[in-house]
Amino acid sequence: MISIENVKKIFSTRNGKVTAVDDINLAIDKGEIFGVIGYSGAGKSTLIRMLNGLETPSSGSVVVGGREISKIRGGELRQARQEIGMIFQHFNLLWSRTVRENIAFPLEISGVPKAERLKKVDELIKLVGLEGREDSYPSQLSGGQKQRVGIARALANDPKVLLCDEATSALDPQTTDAILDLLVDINKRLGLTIVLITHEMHVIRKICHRVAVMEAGRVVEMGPVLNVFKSPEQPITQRFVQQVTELEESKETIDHLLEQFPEGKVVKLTFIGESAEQPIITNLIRQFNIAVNIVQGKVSQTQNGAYGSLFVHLTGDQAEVERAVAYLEKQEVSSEVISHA
Ligand SMILES: Nc1ncnc2c1ncn2[C@@H]1O[C@H](COP(=O)(O)OP(=O)(O)OP(=O)(O)O)[C@@H](O)[C@H]1O
Repeated sequence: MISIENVKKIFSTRNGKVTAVDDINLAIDKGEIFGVIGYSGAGKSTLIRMLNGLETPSSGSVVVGGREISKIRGGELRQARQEIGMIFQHFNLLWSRTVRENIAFPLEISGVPKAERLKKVDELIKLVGLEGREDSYPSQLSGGQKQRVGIARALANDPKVLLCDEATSALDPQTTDAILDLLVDINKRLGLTIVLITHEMHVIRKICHRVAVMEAGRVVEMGPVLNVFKSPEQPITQRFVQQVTELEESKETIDHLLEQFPEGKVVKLTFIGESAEQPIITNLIRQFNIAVNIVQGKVSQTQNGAYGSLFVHLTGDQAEVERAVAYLEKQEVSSEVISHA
């Protein structure tokens, strides 16, 4: 659906040249939710803006839905843009227009007759869950509702691709989750390809199928989200992954666990993908004459499966505990005894 080949973007500024995007190659499939993560200044906005022709690459090519966006201009570009919707961090709504009028705006621009426009707007209002707020003005809406208007407006011309520029960065965590659920729903229902940029790994974890990590204009790591969580290679990726996996695993916490549970063994189990669905704890309790106590843990879902870790405390006859540990080591989870040799 999207192909980015050898793309560079160099800005000339008063202080010299700035390479915002530095030789990027990406292929994004139809129906995929593709995330680009990076810190401020990494080049994410410049990259996403090249996908709908808001910026032109200094070199390389950008093809979306068979059209070379980087080469077309004027009417052809306007037509191509109808197939590429975009939502923004600060919503970019028209403040003097109601919800209904905001959503109708792109339809007016593309000359859709009034009756058809009204019908389409009603469908979109239902799709994004804004029934009852049709006649409100943006200033009367919560942040989440404003973004729902942004999404409905972006979908008005039935685009094939939706670009999301930090679309949840201005929202609280709960509203963020609701908007992300809406994006997944739209992706599934309409088969829409979604490209999003963010600096929050939580967003990537929750909805993306694949992720590219950007640093200084380059993609330094890329892959299915679960694989990147499982084995982040670059230091920057490891930092992003820690944003969401960090289970108070500092030395102090582990020392505290050891102090708290001087008997038996504390084992850390790491679950990735299908292993997270195995009934390991049940088997442990059924097969061994030991007590199993879950001390702490966190298992999260991604679009490609679950991952997470669990600390369990095993007590009982020493030989039986040893047998249970040996059993755990044979399972498809990684297990690590963290206490009492
Ligand atoms: N129009 C412009 N003129 C000059 N330099 C620019 C322009 N747009 C972006 N840059 C520079 O390009 C680099 C990448 O910026 P970009 O906005 O793409 O990064 P980003 O990862 O999206 O960060 P942020 O989240 O802060 O927007 C930065 O050094 C920025 O200053």
